[in-house]
Amino acid sequence: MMPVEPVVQKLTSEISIRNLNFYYGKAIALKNINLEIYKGKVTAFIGPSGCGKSTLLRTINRMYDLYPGQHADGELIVAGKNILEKGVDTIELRAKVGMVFQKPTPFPMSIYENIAFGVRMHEKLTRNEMDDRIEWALTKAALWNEVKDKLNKPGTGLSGGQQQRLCIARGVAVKPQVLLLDEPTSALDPISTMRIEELIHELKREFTIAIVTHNMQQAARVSDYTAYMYLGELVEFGKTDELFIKPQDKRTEDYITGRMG
Ligand SMILES: Nc1ncnc2c1ncn2[C@@H]1O[C@H](COP(=O)(O)OP(=O)(O)OP(=O)(O)O)[C@@H](O)[C@H]1O
Repeated sequence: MMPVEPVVQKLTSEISIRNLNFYYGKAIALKNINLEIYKGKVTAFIGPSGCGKSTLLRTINRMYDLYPGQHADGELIVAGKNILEKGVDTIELRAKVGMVFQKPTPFPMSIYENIAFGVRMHEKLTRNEMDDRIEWALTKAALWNEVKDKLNKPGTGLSGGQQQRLCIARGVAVKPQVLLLDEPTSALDPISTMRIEELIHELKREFTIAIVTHNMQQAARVSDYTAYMYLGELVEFGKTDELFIKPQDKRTEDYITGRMG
């Protein structure tokens, strides 16, 4: 019998973060972060409150640009370009790097329009093409069956879990490369949380995902790689199963064993 070659999976970087610092005015919130976010993988960011998880996620699609006094330096390479540089088209960047927030935030418009709105900003589709895109996005977000007969009803009339899946549908509808999820289940009940976690498993077939979570079990369940942050620093980064079973840094060990945090 021929020996079976082990399958070696080659990791490709979707985002490279190099010497990244972030400031709220004069206060430094991220200190010299260096990290690769791998294509087609789920990367979880964990750490005690205030350690900089959300700040890091908001830096990746330059969400902080909307707030005066906040700035970043270093390199954040997306598709070969340092997106921290001046002159970057942030609308185009946010189509490539979509974001879903902790609290479901549907727009005050119909379910259909919630998704069509963002697509129209980037593409000119015919009505039929748009209908197909809406169905595709809602199917990806595991919501199509529940809403297909009420696409003209307001998005705000859905349950919290459905609203969050609508926000995920809105995010995937523009076909991003990366989806940033900032504590996407912290406002949801356990069943909706489970559905979103299942969805993350499905979505990573097509998208690279970065998720901030307070819930270590969730990080362990959904992610391939985990980054542990503390006081604005990246303390440890590695494969999720290895980091949880055999953390290299005492601070990571203290956090995941509940001695800190
Ligand atoms: N708008 C802001 N202005 C000034 N400082 C801020 C602002 N937002 C966050 N910070 C500070 O930056 C640091 C990192 O905050 P960040 O929200 O990124 O942490 P986090 O790890 O996501 O916390 P949590 O788990 O509580 O959401 C904290 O010290 C916080 O107080």
